[in-house]
Amino acid sequence: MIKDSVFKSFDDKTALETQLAERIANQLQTAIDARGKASLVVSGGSTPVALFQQLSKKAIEWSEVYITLADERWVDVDSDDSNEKLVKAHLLQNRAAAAKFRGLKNMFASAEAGADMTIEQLANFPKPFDVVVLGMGNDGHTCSWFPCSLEIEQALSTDSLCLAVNPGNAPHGRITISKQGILASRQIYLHIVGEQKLSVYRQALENEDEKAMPIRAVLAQHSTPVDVYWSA
Ligand SMILES: O=C1O[C@H](COP(=O)(O)O)[C@@H](O)[C@H](O)[C@H]1O
Repeated sequence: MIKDSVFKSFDDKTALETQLAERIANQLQTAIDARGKASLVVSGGSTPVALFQQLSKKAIEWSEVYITLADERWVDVDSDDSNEKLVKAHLLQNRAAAAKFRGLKNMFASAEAGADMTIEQLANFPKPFDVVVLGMGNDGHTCSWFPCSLEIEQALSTDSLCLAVNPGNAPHGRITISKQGILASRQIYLHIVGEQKLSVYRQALENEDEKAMPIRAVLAQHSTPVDVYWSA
């Protein structure tokens, strides 16, 4: 049984987003006050859009915040499937437009070819990451740790910060931060919405096979605090 993560439940998603945006902003500013800069790792997908919009308006020293992605599809950064495009449209706006953003996609033709450069491009990020916001798919993946991919074991065991992943049942090659990279953080949030994701989350608590339910790699560890924010 997993007992360490905190589970916060909200009746509506706007209330969740308001509270989570406030907490993230406070943690980023606290990191800046303590160390002069802060780092934020965010996920793509549909769930975090309104959270990004709220966060972008917070009055913190955004020019000292380094932002990157937990994972990315290896598509052009102006593609509608690009997580970078999503972050630029919804987070790097308002006050947060002053943040230092570095995406995971680069000019190489594939994630396999570009992974080393992505790792180099993140070398100057403040680490441990101050705040990581994860999403979760209905198959139990987080980041791009897809249970259906040949690389799932590597994603959960490599010492490298990033690796290429090819999901069998989702479009596009991906690049993702590894389990070790994500756990090297001061605070992780899992942001999930809806009954189906609640059910997947509960399955992950019960299913001890991390490769079958990769979000468990985050939930069943004791080194990094994880707060789960769920709303109906
Ligand atoms: O493919 C992805 O999916 C997950 C979950 O997305 P959502 O649309 O269900 O919120 C996301 O966390 C991940 O970053 C993204 O690449």
